[in-house]
Amino acid sequence: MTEHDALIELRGVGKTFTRGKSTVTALRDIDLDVPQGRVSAVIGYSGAGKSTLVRLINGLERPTEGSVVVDGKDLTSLSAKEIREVRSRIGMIFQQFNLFSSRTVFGNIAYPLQLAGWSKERQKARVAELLSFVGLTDKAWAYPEELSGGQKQRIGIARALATSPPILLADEATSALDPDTTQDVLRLLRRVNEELGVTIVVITHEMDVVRSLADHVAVLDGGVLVEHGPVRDVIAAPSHATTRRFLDATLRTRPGDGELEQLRSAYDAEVVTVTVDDRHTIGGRLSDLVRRHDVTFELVHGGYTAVKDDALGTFTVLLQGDPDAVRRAAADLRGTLVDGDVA
Ligand SMILES: Nc1ncnc2c1ncn2[C@@H]1O[C@H](COP(=O)(O)OP(=O)(O)OP(=O)(O)O)[C@@H](O)[C@H]1O
Repeated sequence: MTEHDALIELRGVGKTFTRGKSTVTALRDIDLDVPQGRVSAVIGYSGAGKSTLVRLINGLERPTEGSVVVDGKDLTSLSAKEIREVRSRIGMIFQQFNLFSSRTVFGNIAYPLQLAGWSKERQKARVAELLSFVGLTDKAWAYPEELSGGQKQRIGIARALATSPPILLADEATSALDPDTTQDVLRLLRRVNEELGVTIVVITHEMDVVRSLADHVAVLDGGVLVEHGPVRDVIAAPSHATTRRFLDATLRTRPGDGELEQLRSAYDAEVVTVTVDDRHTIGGRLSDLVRRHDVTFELVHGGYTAVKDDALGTFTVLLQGDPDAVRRAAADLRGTLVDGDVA
């Protein structure tokens, strides 16, 4: 990726909070590019530093070290007024929706337009357009308390997009929603990205959100970016224990360490986990392997997982036979299947 592709760039970013004699390092030496026009996710457990990262990106906090560049502007060198200007180019949505309870849906969505000095006529037309986009035209005169969680988040999205910001920052935007409603909101966010070309940054602790929506993912752990890359690659071959924990908690296509141990001790066999993409079928590959190396196999764990528009299969097989043949077969599996990985 060239520098011009990144709409948000973090370089060597650190953030330390000091109160009296105690200091807490919330983020350490973060390098991160958010590519324009894509969906990037930052995933981490509680305390990993996600909220701090959000506050640095939207200019509410300054980093202790490094630089945060948004839309070509280095926030660390801007005045408060200039930071407000950059912030107006970032729409925000939140876990608790943050709608004004005393305003109608129309009033909520129109609010940023009022602040920006739009005429009443233009406000009306823009709100109508946004309500149609999020599928809630009939709720214009409802108050937030009359809406479901999913409807509130749709209104939150409409309000965040009112002034057409090029960036949308979603901070745990589906964490308060049930699984079906979460999927509805994720589908809407996909349309925001694909139809409106808005660059989206999703902050989450849910791998399913990453899997359904994001193109790129960065994993934060204890304030450190421990892994990042295309979602597909990270899911196919996670390199950090924290990433594997996230994946194991949701996917179940990869045996856990305990299960692997059990398999190894129960069978006198090589245990191999491979990842295949949807253009390949595991069956054909394994039949071919068995023929070529004179080994037998047993499929003991795995399945396919949807990753945005794609699917990844992760399968664990036991290979049995002459030890040399098994070794060669295992090496072959790694060589021929996509992102093959010998467990
Ligand atoms: N203003 C602050 N003053 C002191 N410490 C802070 C401050 N803000 C965050 N921290 C500390 O920085 C670390 C990261 O916190 P942060 O809120 O960014 O994590 P998080 O990943 O968003 O967690 P959660 O998912 O629970 O909100 C924590 O140890 C937290 O206590």
